[in-house]
Amino acid sequence: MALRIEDYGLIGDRQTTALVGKDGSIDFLCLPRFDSDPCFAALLGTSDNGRWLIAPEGEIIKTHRYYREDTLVLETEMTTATGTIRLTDCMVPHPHDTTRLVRQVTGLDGNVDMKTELVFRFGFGKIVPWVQRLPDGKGITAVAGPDMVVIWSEVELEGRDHHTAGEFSVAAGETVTFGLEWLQSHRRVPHEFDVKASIATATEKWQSWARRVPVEGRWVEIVKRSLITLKALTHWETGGIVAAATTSLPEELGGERNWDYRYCWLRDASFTLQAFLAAGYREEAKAWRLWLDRAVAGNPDDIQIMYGIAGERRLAEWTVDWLAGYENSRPVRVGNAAAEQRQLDVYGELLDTLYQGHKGGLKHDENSWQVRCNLLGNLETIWAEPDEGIWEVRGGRQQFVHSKVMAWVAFDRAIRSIEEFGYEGPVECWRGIRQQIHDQVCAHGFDTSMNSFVQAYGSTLLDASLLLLTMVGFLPPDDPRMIGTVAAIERDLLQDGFVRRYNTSGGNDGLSGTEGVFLACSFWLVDNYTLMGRKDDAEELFGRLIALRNDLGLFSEEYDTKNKRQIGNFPQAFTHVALVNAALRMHAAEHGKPAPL
Ligand SMILES: OC[C@H]1O[C@H](O[C@H]2O[C@H](CO)[C@@H](O)[C@H](O)[C@H]2O)[C@H](O)[C@@H](O)[C@@H]1O
Repeated sequence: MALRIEDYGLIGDRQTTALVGKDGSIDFLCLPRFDSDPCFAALLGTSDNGRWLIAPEGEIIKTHRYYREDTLVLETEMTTATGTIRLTDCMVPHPHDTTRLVRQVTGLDGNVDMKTELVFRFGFGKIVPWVQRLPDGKGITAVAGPDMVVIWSEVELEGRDHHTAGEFSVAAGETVTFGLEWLQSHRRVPHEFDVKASIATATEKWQSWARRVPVEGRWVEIVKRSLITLKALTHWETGGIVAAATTSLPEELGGERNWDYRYCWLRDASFTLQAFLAAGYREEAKAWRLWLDRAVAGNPDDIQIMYGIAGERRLAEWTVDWLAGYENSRPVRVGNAAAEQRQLDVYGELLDTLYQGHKGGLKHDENSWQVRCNLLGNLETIWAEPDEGIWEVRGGRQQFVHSKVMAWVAFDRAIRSIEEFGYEGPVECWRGIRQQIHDQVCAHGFDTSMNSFVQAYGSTLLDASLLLLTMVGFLPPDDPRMIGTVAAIERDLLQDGFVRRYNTSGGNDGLSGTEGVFLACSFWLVDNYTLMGRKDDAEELFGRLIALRNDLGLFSEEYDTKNKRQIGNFPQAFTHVALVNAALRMHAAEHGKPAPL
């Protein structure tokens, strides 16, 4: 059985990622890209669906893990009755057309008997590959269909009943290394690469990026870890940003709310960019702007809310029926039907991010402005229609308040771009629409008896996305309607002190079961407290939230307050973005500086 979600650590090369368990098992690894089929899928089934274990033979009495400072190089120290070893895991950024993962065992104390077990199952835990020993006996190749994985091992490996295993022992001061390389199966088996040099390269590359972080303040280490995690989810070659490293980690243990997040949502990517910009990083924004121009090219009516990593449009959803699912949470989904949805908010998130990018120093780009004008031309014709909204409900379209507000944001940022940066466009027309949307939302999206904005026009349900209204400047934080909305959310959407997205028992999301508290929304409440001058409340909630991170500083999407564990895809960009923004906003408020962005 897979471990608790928080017991995994992330490694990656910015083409793909792997999840390494506290027990030394890599239980999820997609090759060669974030959204490829995994060759290790034990996370979503059993160890027979593929994994790579390196662990002591005897009982582990203590485990301590950490990232090498300012890197994504994971160190796991395991102590047994006979000694302590350190397992170093990382992936090596940027070798062309290949993916490399390295594992090194170092003896720290005593002498520890160790074992390794490799179970390759390509095609999402199903296909048993053809495994052969390398001619020099120093490793193996595993081949199935288009994929080849080569393992170089200082330990002798042998085939045993559809898996590969080896035993060894490590004394203090000794090291034993393993290297994995993926390549296309028609290619020649490559030469062995240097594992130790690879670890040094990965360390150096991550440090040189992370040490440029210009952020400061009390939460700098926490913010840095989140930024490194976001960077790991950013594809180095295309600039695309995936929402999370996994598919189908459940929003309810044993439930059906399991989705594939290994794609680029315009919303999530925009939020991620805002965090990078707020923290002072610009090159990611530049790369993503180019990604966006390519992805949305064509008829503006055909814009999708999400794309594949390189801008692919077809993300058809299917279920992997041979996988049992994480703790029996079925189905395991690949692809995402949300790609077909209408979500009006993405126009606002895009226009806002590009406006903030310009303010933050990104140079004028005529093509990018033309793309924005085309998108607004489309939004003019559809903003008044219902949509599936930020939460991608599957129970039918509604007149969501948040969606309308974000349509307002789209026109507002375009108008400001003309006013502040000298772009050209139909500004009078856009001013008229901006006012029309504002009036409509205030008239139909606010319930006077509840003294609160509501989820959708005419509804009496609440929604945590309403917390974004002040953050995007729709109304000031001291507006009585916003104070009333925050009070209503505190009253109705708090569960054990954290924020739920909406009330799932309202039954209009088209799904059965329920879900955990939504971590990003909880950080948005911190933001609202900060904006409203409720400094103590902000710090108190922020403190409780960061206590939910795992020992490596990683967050999934949601938290199950009853079982006290992380749930949902992991690690998730949305949550880490919200953490970064909340910390930077609190820091700015504390020092009397304007809020970042
Ligand atoms: O809740 C139902 C929907 O859940 C997923 O969407 C959520 O994740 C997205 C990626 O982080 C985020 O952009 C969205 O706001 C969230 O609601 C899932 O991807 C959808 O298919 C599903 O309908």
